[in-house]
Formats: sequence, C-alpha cells, structure tokens
Amino acid sequence: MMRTRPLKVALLGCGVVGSEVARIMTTHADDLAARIGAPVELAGVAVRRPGKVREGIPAELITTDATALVKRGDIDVVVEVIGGIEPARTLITTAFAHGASVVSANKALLAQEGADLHAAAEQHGRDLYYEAAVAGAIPLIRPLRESLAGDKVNRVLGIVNGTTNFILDKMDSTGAGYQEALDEATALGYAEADPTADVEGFDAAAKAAILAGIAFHTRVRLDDVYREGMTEVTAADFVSAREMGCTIKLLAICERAEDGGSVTARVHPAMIPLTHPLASVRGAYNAVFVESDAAGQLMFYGPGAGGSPTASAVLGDLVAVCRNRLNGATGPGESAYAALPVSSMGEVVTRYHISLDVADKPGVLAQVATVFAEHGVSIDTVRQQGKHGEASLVVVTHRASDAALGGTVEALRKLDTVRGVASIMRVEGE
Ligand SMILES: NC(=O)C1=CN([C@@H]2O[C@H](COP(=O)(O)OP(=O)(O)OC[C@H]3O[C@@H](n4cnc5c(N)ncnc54)[C@H](OP(=O)(O)O)[C@@H]3O)[C@@H](O)[C@H]2O)C=CC1
Ligand SMILES: N[C@@H](CC=O)C(=O)O
Repeated sequence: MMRTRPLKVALLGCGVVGSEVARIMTTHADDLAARIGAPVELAGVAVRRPGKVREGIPAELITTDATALVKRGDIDVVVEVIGGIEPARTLITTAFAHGASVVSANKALLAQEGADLHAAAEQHGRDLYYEAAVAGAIPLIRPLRESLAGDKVNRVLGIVNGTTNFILDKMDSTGAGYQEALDEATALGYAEADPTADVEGFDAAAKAAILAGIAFHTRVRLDDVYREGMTEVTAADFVSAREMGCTIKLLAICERAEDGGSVTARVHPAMIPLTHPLASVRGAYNAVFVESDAAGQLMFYGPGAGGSPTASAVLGDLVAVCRNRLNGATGPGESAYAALPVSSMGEVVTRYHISLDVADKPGVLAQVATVFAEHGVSIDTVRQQGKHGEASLVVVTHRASDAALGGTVEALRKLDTVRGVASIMRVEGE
C-alpha cells in the first residue's frame, strides 16, 4: 500500500549530476513513488550561487545554507553531489546525526574517509550508499557487495575514468592533441571540477581504493593506491602500442596476492592487446573486469561519466535507501573484516615495454641485455632502429616485478651508450 506522507530529500549540489537528479526526481515522480511505496519530495537544494537559473527547480527550494538544510530534522535522505572533502564530509556526518540517510557520488571523499563515514552511518542506524561514485551508471558497488558476497574476488581490472578514456581514445583514433580532447571532455561534463584529478589519475585511484576495499572485504585508502596519470602519454607511445598489436588505456588494477595474504591497487597507463575487450571501450565509457573463484570472469560496461548516467546510479540508491527507511531497516554496511595488508608497487609482477635512446654502435645491444640479465628480468623481444649514429631500442620483457624493473632502468641510465629512457609502459591484459 502506498504511504501518503512523502519522504523528504535534500539535494546538496545542483551541477552536472545534481541538476539531472532533480530533473529525474520531478519527471519520474510517479514511477519512483510506485517503486518505493511512498512519494519522494525535493525538500531543498543547496548550492553556492543562488542567482543561477536552475530549470525546473522552484526558487523557494534553493538555499546556500547546506548546514541548515541537513539539520532541519525532517529530512529522510540527503543526496550529496557537491564533491570534494569539505564541506561534504561535515554535511554528511551532520545529516546522519539529524536522522537522515545519505546517497553520495563523491569518490574522493569515500576513498579518503569511507571508514569513518560508514562508522558514523552505523552509529546513527542510517544508510550510506554510493553506487555513482565508481564508473557512473554501471552497477558495480552493489554487485560486488551483494551479488558476489558468497564468492571470492581475486582481481578487478578496469577503465574507471571517462575523461581520460575519452582523451586517450581521441588521441588514438583521430590524432587529436591532449588539450583539445580534455577541453571537449570538460565541456561534455565528464571532467572533475579540477580536471587534474582525472588526468593525473587521482579520480581513478579513488575508485580503485573503493573497489579494492569492497571486492576484497578489507580497507584500502587512497594513499595505498599506486598512481600514475596519463599526461605523459605521447603520439609516439600510440605508434609503439600499434606495433605491439596494442592500444593504451588508463587502467585501475586491484589484485589479491596468490597466497591470499595481501592485496595491491594501482592506476597507470598500460598497453593492452587490441583483442582484449577493454581495448574497444571508446569515449567516456567505462568497463570493469571482475575475476572470482566461482563465477570466473564478469565484465561490467557502460557510460562512466556525465550528468544523466551518473544520476541514474544516484536515483537507484535513492530508491534503495527510501525502501530501507520504510521497512525500518538499513542495507549492508562496510564489510571490511579481512584486514589484509596492501603491498607496495615493487611487488607487482607484470610485463614492460621500454623504449631507450641509445648510441648506434656495435655492442650496445649486448650491454643492454646484460643489464636486464643481471637484474633477473627476462627479455621477450628486442627491436633496434637506427640512423646517423643514434638509435632507438625497444625491449619488451617477460613478467617481472616492478622492483626488479626499477633496478634495471636505474642501471641502464648509468650506461654511457644509453642516452635516455624515452618511455616505460606496462603491458596488461594478456
Ligand atoms: N560529472 C560526472 O560525470 C560525475 C561526477 N561524480 C561526482 O559527483 C559529484 C558532483 O559532480 P558534478 O555534478 O560534476 O560537479 P559540479 O561542479 O558540476 O557541481 C557541484 C555542485 O555543488 C555545488 N556546491 C559546491 N560547493 C558547495 C557548497 N559549499 N555548498 C553548497 N553547494 C556547493 C555547486 O553549486 P553552484 O551550482 O552554485 O556552483 C554545484 O551545484 C562529485 O563528487 C563528482 O566526483 C561522480 C560520477 C560522475
Ligand atoms: N570525472 C569522472 C567522472 C565520473 O566519475 C570521470 O571522468 O570518470
């Protein structure tokens, strides 16, 4: 039976995502009410600039006092789509203390403060849901937390940042310059308020921390995630990748060690074979591979950024949280019981594509090969191209640890025949 008293929702932020949340809440009001079992009412919208025209939102709902809104005491659900650490963190904890559950899309905050926020939600008997925080519209948090709760996840490998996938795809397929592609991604609403978070890999690292924590039932913080951005990827890297039958993607990779005793989480650009399904993920789309003991390989694919796709995930959480409230229940909280240590990047084992600028003279190849051998890094292929006394040497290794590769590169730099290390790229997904 439908309850007549509406559930009250406070919307914090009305930008790219928030404006779409408000639009769908209004246009799908009847469907949402039917699915929840009670009408949902937008009770207030907190923004920074009250004078800005916000289509479809009654002016009397707009406020710049987000704190007063979450403290009202009659709010059932707070939807936080402001972003950043503060004031979002304080607003969320204040919301719990005043009886509201929270839906958030804020990966930066969840990666840094997730444990404390979960604890605050639990203390007040309220929900904290954040499906939209990882991979936009793609259902990923709930499948990992609930559908795969009886399985053992060993690896999560994915493209989780729409902006950088959009840029890399443009660079690869149209030869567009980096800045031109970034400007387009920003205009389309994919990029963070500060796009450095996207291109330097912080956004993907935050998502990797959240995914690893949920997938492995442990606690992984942003600082635990090894991170390299994609600003150094050049047109020449794409040429090298093509020669290998690969393309380049910014990947988030979370792995459980073979003995199960530790985990790693990392974000960096990587070459990936054109035959791998992740290679054909275009534009701002995201895709995530999950490998588990019983299910085997699962792939999740869809729009990873943008107002409307992200709002879809926020609305899904809103429905779930409202249903919980009507039932007097809460959904699953944090399940970080495993307390697995997070190993350093040095222990990660993968293949490498290394491009060296060398002197074009006899014996260079042997000298370089000796350095690899001395550091226990086995070479798969070597290709040398040279003219006028200068040459480039491309070495592709078999699987080696990051620590061993680091030592190799340090020793290579000391050779007087090696003029420079043009690029080092990991090769994944084989
Ligand atoms: N854009 C995307 O594709 C995705 C975004 N997200 C996440 O969603 C969240 C929101 O992103 P997005 O909508 O793109 O961001 P925007 O920058 O477009 O919107 C932010 C909103 O928050 C408001 N705001 C900022 N500071 C305050 C404050 N102190 N008090 C009240 N309101 C404030 C802004 O007000 P005003 O309008 O007045 O400036 C604006 O309405 C972020 O956490 C982001 O990481 C997650 C997945 C995808
Ligand atoms: N800036 C992010 C938005 C979604 O999380 C991205 O580009 O993926």
